[in-house]
Amino acid sequence: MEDRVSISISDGIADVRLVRADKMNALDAAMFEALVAATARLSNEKGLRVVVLSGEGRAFCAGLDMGRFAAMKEKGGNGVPGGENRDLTARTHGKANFAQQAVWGWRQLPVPVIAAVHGVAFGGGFQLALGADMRFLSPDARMSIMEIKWGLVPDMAGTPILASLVRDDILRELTYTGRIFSAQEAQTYGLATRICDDPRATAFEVAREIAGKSPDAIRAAKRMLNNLSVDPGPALLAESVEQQKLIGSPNQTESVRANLDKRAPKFVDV
Ligand SMILES: CC(C)(COP(=O)([O-])OP(=O)(O)OC[C@H]1O[C@@H](n2cnc3c(N)ncnc32)[C@H](O)[C@@H]1OP(=O)(O)O)[C@@H](O)C(=O)NCCC(=O)NCCSC(=O)C[C@@H](O)C[N+](C)(C)C
Repeated sequence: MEDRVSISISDGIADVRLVRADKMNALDAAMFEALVAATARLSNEKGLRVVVLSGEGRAFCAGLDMGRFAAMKEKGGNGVPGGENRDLTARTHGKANFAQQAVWGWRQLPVPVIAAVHGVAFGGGFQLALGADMRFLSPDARMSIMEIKWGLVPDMAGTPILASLVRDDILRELTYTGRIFSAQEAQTYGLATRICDDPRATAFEVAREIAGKSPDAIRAAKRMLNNLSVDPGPALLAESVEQQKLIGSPNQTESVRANLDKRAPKFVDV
């Protein structure tokens, strides 16, 4: 399987890059596998101090691969509507399912993670950025928790993390509308740690600063800060359960068809 994530480590700083630039780093099966494998590798990396996570090409990550939506439109993997996506959400990985682990894995790393976000961070790509400890955004970055557009809910641990970062009404507005918002808005909402012309360069500056501090104190601080949040287990389970019900349902299928056919959806009442 082609590797979708590159990792190079120097002076205790891991430079982790999504390398599917031609598809704006969209999340296909190989990308999910590579993200989970990357967190597994880094969690055991001796001497690791900080991680910088970014995307090659024009974007951080454009979310779920459109090919998966096209499969949902037809019949999906295993002959079940949306089957391949259902598998992704159903596959367990400790407390998290496999899709969640691709995000939650970064939260669980023993060292801080800085996401350097440029271009778009949409849907699963936005949730991936939420997995980081900090988000440095380029001025032209655009974000959206876009799942509703496809008749879905966020199901990659984005809900509990977003809930810990933004006001409840903002969480709800963004989740219910899937509205695309700017870096400036992200900063107002508490989602952008910084806005900088070169987020990767700034991320590495801050990474070097952190890497210069006592490594055991940094790890202790991360453990301590992670413990501030309530047990995410119930929220992660709720994401999985709700998504399982939606995938392949008539209105979800209609959302996908309408989007791909570029027309307004016609929903049935529930
Ligand atoms: C990102 C974008 C705004 C960029 O527009 P652009 O005009 O600057 O560039 P483009 O020509 O549209 O894209 C450049 C290339 O990037 C590809 N690309 C862009 N987004 C892609 C995507 N999501 N999947 C596959 N390819 C994607 C395009 O097809 C194209 O490839 P091609 O040259 O071979 O045709 C536009 O492509 C776009 O809207 N893409 C779709 C975004 C989208 O809806 N993403 C899904 C979000 S919802 C989501 O992620 C659900 C997920 O959380 C659920 N689950 C956890 C179960 C997995």
